[in-house]
Amino acid sequence: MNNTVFHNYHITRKDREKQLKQPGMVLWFTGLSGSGKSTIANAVEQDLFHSGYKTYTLDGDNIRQGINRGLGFTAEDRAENLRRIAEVAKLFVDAGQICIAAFVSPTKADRKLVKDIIGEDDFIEIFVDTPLEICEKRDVKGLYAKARKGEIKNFTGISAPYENPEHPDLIIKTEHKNVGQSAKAVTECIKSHLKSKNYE
Ligand SMILES: Nc1ncnc2c1ncn2[C@@H]1O[C@H](COP(=O)(O)OS(=O)(=O)O)[C@@H](OP(=O)(O)O)[C@H]1O
Ligand SMILES: Nc1ncnc2c1ncn2[C@@H]1O[C@H](COP(=O)(O)OP(=O)(O)O)[C@@H](O)[C@H]1O
Repeated sequence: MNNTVFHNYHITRKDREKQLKQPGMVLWFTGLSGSGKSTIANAVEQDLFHSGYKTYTLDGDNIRQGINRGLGFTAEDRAENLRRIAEVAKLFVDAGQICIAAFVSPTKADRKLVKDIIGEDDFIEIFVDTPLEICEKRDVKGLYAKARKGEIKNFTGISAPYENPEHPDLIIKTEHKNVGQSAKAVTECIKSHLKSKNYE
């Protein structure tokens, strides 16, 4: 018991969504480092923003230099990293925003925790399904080379697990699609979600 009381404010999520003409929701990108999460998230946000939607992107590297500075990559630290991010994303949903989140989120348990915090109705899971060999070949940040040399511990795909999502809302195979095609698949998925909520 921490002696806090939850306050209910007069302006509600529904009021904000009505004013913004959009439902709050989270687009959650999961996949290996270098799979294309940030690149696709960026392209999708540009599409949405220029179509008039109110968006905000939470990105792994940025969050880990700020609110989650001090957390590392053990299973426990990743779970705490993702728990805090999910709580932040939930605030964006309450604010009526389309929150885009791009995190490795490697295990089924991690993603279940995130989905449970945000709520199934407001959560779209996008699996950026790029094989390890391709991510390693891209090695955008040179991290795979370091992980192979043992210079980075607990590196996802090399010395820490990545469990494929079983029932994501969308799977993107980036070896068969370019960035524009990948972003278009996500935008179409969002449009059908908006339609199901009676927003067009
Ligand atoms: N050990 C290890 N494993 C995986 N990734 C590592 C690691 N160390 C540093 N990095 C860099 O941190 C980014 C992943 O952070 P996340 O917050 O998305 O990870 S997690 O969801 O908590 O697992 C990840 O960013 P992306 O490449 O954009 O995925 C890496 O750049
Ligand atoms: N279809 C695609 N979708 C996304 N990225 C792609 C695609 N094809 C090639 N790439 C390249 O793969 C790299 C992905 O890096 P990044 O987006 O930082 O991945 P992540 O955020 O998952 O670590 C970028 O250099 C990008 O240009």
